[in-house]
Amino acid sequence: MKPQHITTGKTSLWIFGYGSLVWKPDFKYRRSQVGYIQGYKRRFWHGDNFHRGSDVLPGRVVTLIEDDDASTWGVAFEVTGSQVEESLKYLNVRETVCGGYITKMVDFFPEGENQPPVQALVYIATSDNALYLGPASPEMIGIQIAVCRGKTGHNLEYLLRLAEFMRNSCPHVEDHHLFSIEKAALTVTSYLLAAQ
Ligand SMILES: N[C@@H](CCC(=O)N[C@@H](CS)C(=O)NCC(=O)O)C(=O)O
Repeated sequence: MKPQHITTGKTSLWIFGYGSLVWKPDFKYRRSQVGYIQGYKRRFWHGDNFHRGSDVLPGRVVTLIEDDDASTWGVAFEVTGSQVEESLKYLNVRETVCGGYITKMVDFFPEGENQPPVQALVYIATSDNALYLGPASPEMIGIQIAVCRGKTGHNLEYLLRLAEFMRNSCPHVEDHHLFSIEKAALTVTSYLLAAQ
């Protein structure tokens, strides 16, 4: 992927995470806030041949698919001062160069009563991306995640940590897509371990 150089010249910026960023931002930030964005659903439809997979066995990671009736919960991180350029430089490599994600500005709604939305940067992998894998059944996605690993670790860790975040921080959200894939991946993993 061609590096995407983003210079905002801003003194503060919100960055919305909905996948690995919710449990591993790995950049310095001033504060974080659980909340959601509207008009998108989170789907394990993006391939990953670097962090959680390889060219031979690409893993599956999440991206956002436009859907006017949907919302996606995650965490927004506020970066200020020098943290803005530092975080963007880091994420450009992690998300865009290694992951194929592009950036977009969206409204982020912090959880809680009457919280006004703030503009936030989000990384999205669109369907015209070379790594895009598209829809598959929870069982097929679960099998793929159960057997893939990449330079950053196992694809199963990526899935389980996201499911853990949603259970702990967004217990009111029923994410059928995420939890059905988690169930399938854990079932496959138990069979693989039993077969050893
Ligand atoms: N952009 C989403 C997804 C980010 C994501 O999962 N990106 C992958 C790149 S393919 C990543 O950073 N992986 C690091 C890891 O798996 O630990 C987010 O905001 O969390």
